[in-house]
Amino acid sequence: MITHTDRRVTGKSWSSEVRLDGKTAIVTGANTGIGKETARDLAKRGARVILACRDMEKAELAVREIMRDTGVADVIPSQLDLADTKSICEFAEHIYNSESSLHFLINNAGIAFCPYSTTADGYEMQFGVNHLGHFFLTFLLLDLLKHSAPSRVINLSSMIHKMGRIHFEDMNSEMSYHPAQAYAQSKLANILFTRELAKKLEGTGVTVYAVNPGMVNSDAFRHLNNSIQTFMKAFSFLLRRPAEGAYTTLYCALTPDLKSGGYYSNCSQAECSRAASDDRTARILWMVSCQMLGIRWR
Ligand SMILES: NC(=O)c1ccc[n+]([C@@H]2O[C@H](COP(=O)([O-])OP(=O)(O)OC[C@H]3O[C@@H](n4cnc5c(N)ncnc54)[C@H](O)[C@@H]3O)[C@@H](O)[C@H]2O)c1
Repeated sequence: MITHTDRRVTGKSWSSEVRLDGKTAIVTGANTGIGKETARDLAKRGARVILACRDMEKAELAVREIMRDTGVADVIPSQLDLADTKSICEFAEHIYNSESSLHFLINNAGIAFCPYSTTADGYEMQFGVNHLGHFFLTFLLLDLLKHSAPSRVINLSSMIHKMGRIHFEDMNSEMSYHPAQAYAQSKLANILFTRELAKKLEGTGVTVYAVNPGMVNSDAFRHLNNSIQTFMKAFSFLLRRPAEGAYTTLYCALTPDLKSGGYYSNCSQAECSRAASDDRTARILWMVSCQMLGIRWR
């Protein structure tokens, strides 16, 4: 049995004896932070875990660390740059060629608060990686997820989504850009995507969850200015460790009969903002995302 106790933040603990022998999981951005801890836990439970990472050297280091720690051999590094649709296509093709099933797609990778830049396809970086990259990856892997049902898609969001608005009039932030607003927009998009995808997948056996991991001491804040970083270091004892940050993701992966389409925080269903519960915005975002990527997904 693996017990997780989040004494520092909520005092809550939960445990799960679920074994994942014979199951396959993909965790994006799994070379560090919350993703690495999620991958480690899934591997301990016997899953075959694919670490989908931008930097293969870092992915291989993480794989070696997890194999040393867990004693399991079925942990695989694979190249994926979510800021490049060509790389996403190549990754998906590689998965279809090498895997016969996929039970968990954990859309964990993220970039936060960075200065303005664009992806290889010209999308604003935070929206492009955090939302569009994962949207496209899920689109490409959906047949395999359906074929492997019951299966789950988990999208890492954040409580910062509450500050977010989808700027349909300026999807690439060309008219104005603020790093925190762009991050909040991308994390709001993660919840709206979860909502709409869950509806479209009703009855298929593929369920979908959005997760707020809490405030976690990871590399996520590296683009913040020096004084905010110094402040955060001084108060880092208040932040969750990455392993604690993985609890709600694991809760959504392992809890039987969990309601699809919801937003989860502190290992339970939580309330998201009004903007994140707006079905019309979710539908429009879906159409706009398809248009931007040049795909048909109904
Ligand atoms: N740390 C927090 O307090 C916090 C709070 C709320 C939500 N989150 C979310 O949790 C998730 C994990 O964050 P973390 O705290 O572990 O951060 P982290 O920076 O430690 O890890 C992020 C991972 O994403 C990867 N990544 C970034 N751009 C990528 C790209 N173009 N292609 C592929 N991979 C890419 C990074 O290489 C890294 O492995 C993110 O989605 C983040 O938005 C984090």
